[in-house]
Formats: sequence, C-alpha cells, structure tokens
Amino acid sequence: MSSTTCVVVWVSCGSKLENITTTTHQKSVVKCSNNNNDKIRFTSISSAAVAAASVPSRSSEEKVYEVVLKQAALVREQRKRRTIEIDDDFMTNLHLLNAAYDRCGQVCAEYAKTFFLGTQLMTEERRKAIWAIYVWCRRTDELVDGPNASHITPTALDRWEQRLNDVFQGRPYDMFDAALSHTVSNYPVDIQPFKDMIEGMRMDLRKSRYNNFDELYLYCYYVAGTVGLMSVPVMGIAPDSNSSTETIYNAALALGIANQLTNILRDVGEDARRGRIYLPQDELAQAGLSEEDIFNGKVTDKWRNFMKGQIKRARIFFDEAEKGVSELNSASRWPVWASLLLYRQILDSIEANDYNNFTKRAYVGQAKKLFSLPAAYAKAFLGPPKLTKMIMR
Ligand SMILES: CC(C)=CCC/C(C)=C/CC/C(C)=C/CC/C(C)=C/[C@@H]1[C@@H](COP(=O)(O)OP(=O)(O)O)[C@]1(C)CC/C=C(\C)CC/C=C(\C)CCC=C(C)C
Ligand SMILES: [Mn+2]
Repeated sequence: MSSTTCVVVWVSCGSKLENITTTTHQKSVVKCSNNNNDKIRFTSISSAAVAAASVPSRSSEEKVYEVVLKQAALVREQRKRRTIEIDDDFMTNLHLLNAAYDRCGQVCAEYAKTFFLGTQLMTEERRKAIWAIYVWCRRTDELVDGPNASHITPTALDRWEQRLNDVFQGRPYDMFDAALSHTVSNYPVDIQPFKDMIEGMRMDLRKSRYNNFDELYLYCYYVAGTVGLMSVPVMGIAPDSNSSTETIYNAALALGIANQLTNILRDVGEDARRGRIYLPQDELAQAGLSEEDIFNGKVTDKWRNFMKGQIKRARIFFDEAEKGVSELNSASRWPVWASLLLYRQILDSIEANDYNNFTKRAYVGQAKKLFSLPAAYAKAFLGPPKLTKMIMR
C-alpha cells in the first residue's frame, strides 16, 4: 500500500461550500453546510491517513471508507480461495452441501421473489453464494426485527457473532451456516462487514434516535452498506473494467445506504408506532418539526419540505451507486440493476402519496415491478459501455 497519497473527501452541495483542512489527517474535506443535499465523492486516500484514524473527530463516512478500502484491497490482492478446512463430520458430502444451498435458495425465493428471479442469470456458483449471504443477512435482521425480537439481548448478539466466527473458521452449526462456510472459503469475502451488520443490530437495541446524518449514516452502513461489501467479491468485477476496486466498492456501499435510507423513509409511520425515529434530529428541528409531529403523523408543508430534502439525498446515493453497476461482471449486473430500480421507485411512490408515509405504505405495484425487470436487463446487457465498444469496433 502506498503511503504517499492523501485523503480527499469532496462533499459538494449546490453552491455553498466550506473548506476544512485537517493537517494531522493529511486530509482535505470540503463540507456542506446544508445536510439535506450533500454528495460524497472519495477520490484518493492514504494508509498514513488511515493510520491517523485514532483522531476522535472523524466522521462516519471516513470510518466507513476505511472498511471500503480494506475490502477493496482484499479483492485486489486476490486473497481468494482461502483453504478453510470444513468440518469432515458435518459435510465432506457434496450432496449435503448442495442440499444446504438449495435451502438457501428456497428462503430467498420465499422472502425476496424478485431478487431471487434476478439471481437466475448469475453463474450457478455465484448465485448459490449470494443466496447463502442473503440468508445469513435475513437471519441476522430477524433477530431484531422478527417474532422473537423482544427476547434478543446484547448477549444473544454476542453469541451470534461467536457463531459467525465459527462459520468463518469452517465450523458451521446448521445447514445455512454450512453453505456460508463454503461460500467464504470459496470467495474473498471478509468477516468485517458481517461483524459490522451485527454491530448495527446492537445499535438498534440501544438507540432509537439519531442526532444527525452522520449518526444515521453509520447505522445505514452497518445494516445495509455492509450487504454491498459482502456481495461484490461474489458478484465479481468485469475483467475489462477500468474502474478502481475502491470506486466499485464505494458504489456498492452507496447502494446499500440508498436502499436503507429509502426503507427508512417508507417506514416512518411504522417505526414511529414502535417508538423509533430513524431521521436526523437536527434536520427535523431545522425544518421546524418536533417528535410530536412525527408521532401525530400529520402531513404538513413543513413535513413535505423536509421529506423532499430526505428523498433528494437518497437519490444522490442511488446516483453514486449507478456508477459501479456496469463495472460488475456482466452476469451479476441484472439483479443489482433490478434492486436499484425497484427500490428507487419507492421514493417516487412516497411522492405520489403526497409524502404521507405515516399511514400509507409506499410500494411498487406489480406492473411496475414487471416492467423493471426487462429495464434492468437492458441496462445490464445493453448498457453504455457495451454499446460504445460495439460502435468502436
Ligand atoms: C444483487 C443483490 C441485491 C444482492 C444482495 C443480496 C443480499 C445479500 C441481500 C441481503 C439483504 C438483507 C436481508 C439485509 C438485512 C438487513 C436489511 C433488512 C436491510 C434492508 C434491505 C431491504 O430489505 P426489506 O425491504 O426486506 O426490508 P425489511 O426487512 O422488510 O424492512 C435493505 C434496505 C438493505 C439491502 C441492501 C442491499 C440489497 C445492498 C445491495 C448492494 C449490492 C448488491 C452491491 C451492488 C454493487 C454495486 C457495484 C452497485
Ligand atoms: Mn428489517
């Protein structure tokens, strides 16, 4: 790793820019004074700057970007095909392994039909690996969101993390774990994003308010940005991609963040009924809104304006994500485009509901969903890079 480059974080937001330079970090940060509208682009970063990470004033974006760099480096170094000894007793038997993956596929098909369909074009090996990761994520989410959520304690999450360590060491506890053990032995998937997702669940147990976007960003990374980082090593990067691995991981992270922000905006009413507000408190106050306003659930002009800003920000993350999709292996692009197009339409639906996300659930209708699949297919296989190449030939 080079130690000569420096961190440059550009946050651009319309015309109002404020330049802050912190020499200890060898870092130049251009910060936006209006949180509703910030755009984040990381251009380069150094290990020296990363080493200076103990300085307490780092933003969540900076902390998360360190993880992005680490994941990108792992793939670059091709630390693939780590040979993990999978417990003989449990599964030297290929038949059992296939059965484990089939069960993962069934869970995917049950919980996320469109996504399951989208995985059908991936190579069989990749498809199965993505299913195994999906099932682990779904199970992790269910711990705090599922029917037994009220019994979940930090100790239970510690045990889940210990189990994760075992899975990565080739000691699975059940069939789903076995599929994941195999997947992580086969692809350069790092344990960090998995641990971070569990950290997000811990956060959910102890926190129901977010002071500002920086805090919310960290939560979004933990529960969703991590999914992007887990998936890229399996989906693979196109052999002819000219983008840096960091850029691609950054886009993957952005898609997770965009999805989670959208999920939050869709579920404001539902979350409030559980006593939770996943919205930046400082931005609510700036918009003249109080907690009571959220709990009362009345759509006012103040609320509409606030929501416009939040939707705009989510769309910026989707735009950031778009830059990376075409860099993925061609067979992996379809499910990613499908996920991006479908989730982004939830934002349109919130607008169509006149910003009533208190009592109306924004959703993408069946017809729009069906239309999105060929649209995603077209983007995956007829996207600009290919067309350009065809024209140039
Ligand atoms: C192709 C593809 C989409 C692959 C990802 C597959 C995968 C491993 C998904 C796991 C999703 C999961 C169960 C996460 C647990 C936490 C959670 C529930 C997060 C929310 C998902 C939406 O779920 P749902 O609508 O069911 O929410 P409720 O539980 O009902 O509230 C999230 C909003 C986040 C999911 C995040 C992603 C799908 C990120 C995808 C990013 C990539 C695949 C990277 C793509 C790469 C580039 C370069 C852009
Ligand atoms: Mn959930």
